[in-house]
Amino acid sequence: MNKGPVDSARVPRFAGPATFARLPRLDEVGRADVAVVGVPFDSGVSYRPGARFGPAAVREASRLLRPYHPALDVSPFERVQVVDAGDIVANPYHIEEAIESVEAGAAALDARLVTIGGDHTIALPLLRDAARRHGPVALLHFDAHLDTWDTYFGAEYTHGTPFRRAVEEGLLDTEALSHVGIRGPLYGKKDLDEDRRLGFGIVTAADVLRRGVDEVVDALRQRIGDRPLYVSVDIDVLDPAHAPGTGTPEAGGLTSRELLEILRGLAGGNLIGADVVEVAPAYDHAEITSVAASHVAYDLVSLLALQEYK
Ligand SMILES: N=C(N)NCCCC(=O)O
Ligand SMILES: [Zn+2]
Ligand SMILES: [Zn+2]
Repeated sequence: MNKGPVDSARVPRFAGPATFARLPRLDEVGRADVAVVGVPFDSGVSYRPGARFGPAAVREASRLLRPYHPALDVSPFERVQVVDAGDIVANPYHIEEAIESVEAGAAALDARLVTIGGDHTIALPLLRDAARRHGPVALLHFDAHLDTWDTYFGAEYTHGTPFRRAVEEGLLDTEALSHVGIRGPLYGKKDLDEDRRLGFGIVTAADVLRRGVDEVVDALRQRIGDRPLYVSVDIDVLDPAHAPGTGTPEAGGLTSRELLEILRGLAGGNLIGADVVEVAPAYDHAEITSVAASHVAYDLVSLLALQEYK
């Protein structure tokens, strides 16, 4: 029997410690099929800081999640052992060392991971861990931004550059790379040329509006096939109306409904890990952003729970 969350009929959801979805901690159960882990790190940001407080805010906002997912018809916490594995500690004064710590922290967890950031820098070490376990992975990247830029102020490891580094390091299957939700001004047309050269296909925020969720899901599923898939969700893929609490907001984004529906369209695929990053609670209002991020994480956990575990 898997140990599930604290029963909200016995202990009110606003009481007690805020683990993700009120799940047990890893040290309380000793094993996990799926682990939610935080990475409170934001030293890679180019604009507003504050995503270091993302994991705590998302856990707090996750108190209201319930154990049955009707759209996916799964009770994820019954089907597999899901735990909160706490936070990976990363040096806020040394980005390269922090990246090493995140990779080592992920490697030490014997489970499929849904990681809560933290800024987008952390996707690089998480993809290193994913590729070590599975070989080069397909990537589905939800974001307003490409995050395939080369350097900022000469720095190679930032929240705007993780996916270029990941391609350079051979972590990704370059036949199956997609960005979804891209919008907003770029530095120049060459940003798009270089992104394409790395192997990415783009579904813009406007494409989601014009083509609709079902057509977008079909196209993504075709590109991904049955490859091992890593999903990286930058919460700024959502419109600032749906996610004000983030560091580099861009107008004209997805609704939380669109994002959740696209994620649900991935059921039956071969998801191997995921992250939800860039929640910066200081700019949030009424937990709008952290509630959205907690639901995204819940859907990712549910997708992982739907898969087979030996
Ligand atoms: N990964 C996020 N959220 N943002 C990247 C923005 C990079 C820039 O300031 O141009
Ligand atoms: Zn972004
Ligand atoms: Zn990003």
